[in-house]
Amino acid sequence: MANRDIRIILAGPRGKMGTAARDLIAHTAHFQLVAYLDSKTTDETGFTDEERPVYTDAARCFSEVETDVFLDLTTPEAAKINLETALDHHVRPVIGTTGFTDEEIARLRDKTEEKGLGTMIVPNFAIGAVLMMKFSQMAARYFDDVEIIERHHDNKLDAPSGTALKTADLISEERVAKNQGHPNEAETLDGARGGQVDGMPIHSVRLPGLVAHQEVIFGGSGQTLTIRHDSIDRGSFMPGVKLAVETVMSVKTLVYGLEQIVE
Ligand SMILES: NC(=O)C1=CN([C@@H]2O[C@H](COP(=O)(O)OP(=O)(O)OC[C@H]3O[C@@H](n4cnc5c(N)ncnc54)[C@H](OP(=O)(O)O)[C@@H]3O)[C@@H](O)[C@H]2O)C=CC1
Ligand SMILES: O=C(O)C1=N[C@H](C(=O)O)C[C@H](O)C1
Repeated sequence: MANRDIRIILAGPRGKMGTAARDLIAHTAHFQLVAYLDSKTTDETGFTDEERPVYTDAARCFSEVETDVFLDLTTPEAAKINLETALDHHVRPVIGTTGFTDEEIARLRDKTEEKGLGTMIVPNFAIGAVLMMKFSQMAARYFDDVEIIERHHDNKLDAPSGTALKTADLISEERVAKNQGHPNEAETLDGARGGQVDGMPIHSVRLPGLVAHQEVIFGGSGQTLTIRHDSIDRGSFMPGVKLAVETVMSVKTLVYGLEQIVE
């Protein structure tokens, strides 16, 4: 396999991530883009590529085009359908799209193993974000009190971000579940204390001008520790996309998060 190109079908080619991924694939010698999956026809969007077909039907796309990997950078709703359709057609999915619940991931893990293929679901492809999550998990051994503040551009569909949920999951592996704050604390404005994962609050900020940012703030007696990551350009995600596409070729399980493979 190492001696031939990895063939890729890309979903979401007109999007912000899809545009960056097309550039990555074009500049990676052993990657070959074979087709696109889009939400609308070429007539509706004007998006064309003389060399590759654009499909709007996932099942038809996977039936007609031979491929190794399916790379999804779309919307939570679309990605869930596309991922299952890819597995049903024996194609390895790499999913950058966020918005999957723990229950969905557990079910997809079973389906991946049943099919004997690899699947990568990667809430954040940026190496800095992966390190932020790992460092946060390490800090959680020493601090029980933690809040996550994630900030994104205002076109984002899901809240909280996939990265915030993944960070909370990793922290929960180290931290005993605890309802933080004062026991008699009351919200006079719904949502003021954010959403909760195992009693740990997550706050989502959406503003134009932002790209993708997260702070994990730990508090202890007389001290706080802040671990922060900023993606200021979508180029930050592309080395991780490349790594995920390469890795999915050799795994036979569902890998949830790049921290599983970045040592
Ligand atoms: N894992 C990571 O590191 C990162 C993940 N993301 C995630 O990636 C996803 C895409 O983000 P971004 O590029 O910013 O979003 P955009 O809105 O810029 O792009 C999404 C694209 O997907 C298209 N689309 C919608 N439905 C379908 C469908 N059924 N089939 C094919 N294409 C479809 C949209 O087309 P139209 O709007 O015309 O319907 C649009 O062109 C999001 O879930 C985001 O959270 C983002 C950055 C990093
Ligand atoms: O929608 C985005 O932009 C991003 N989504 C991912 C997430 O939900 O964590 C990754 C990154 O934060 C950018």
